[in-house]
Amino acid sequence: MALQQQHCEACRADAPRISDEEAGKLRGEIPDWKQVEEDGEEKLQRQFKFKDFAQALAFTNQVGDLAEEEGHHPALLTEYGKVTVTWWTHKIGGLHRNDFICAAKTDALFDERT
Ligand SMILES: C[C@H](O)[C@H](O)[C@H]1CNC2=NC(N)=NC(=O)C2=N1
Repeated sequence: MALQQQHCEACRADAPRISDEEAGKLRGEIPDWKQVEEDGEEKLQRQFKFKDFAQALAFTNQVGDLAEEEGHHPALLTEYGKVTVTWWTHKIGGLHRNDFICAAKTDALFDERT
């Protein structure tokens, strides 16, 4: 089943970080995202472009709603015409399958806009 249709699982502190092999496979489904390391933690990051701040803020709130639904939350940087979304799993200090699911769902929100 495509990542976009999947849902986040409750993530436990002892959950394993995703393997490099699995991450490599899943990154193929979210080609617009880059994997970055910040404070020693692997994260997924993408910048979305908009025509103005109001559109950027509306998308920010949609991603916020997604996060609340999934119980999994990103870092969101909202600027004029841009939103930078960063997903990682705080509990395990790195990437979990949940982060790839949420990145794919974030793409779906962006693609669904009129
Ligand atoms: C209690 C609550 O469910 C947990 O703190 C959740 C909330 N959202 C979360 N979001 C992310 N990205 N990582 C977490 O470890 C996390 N934990």
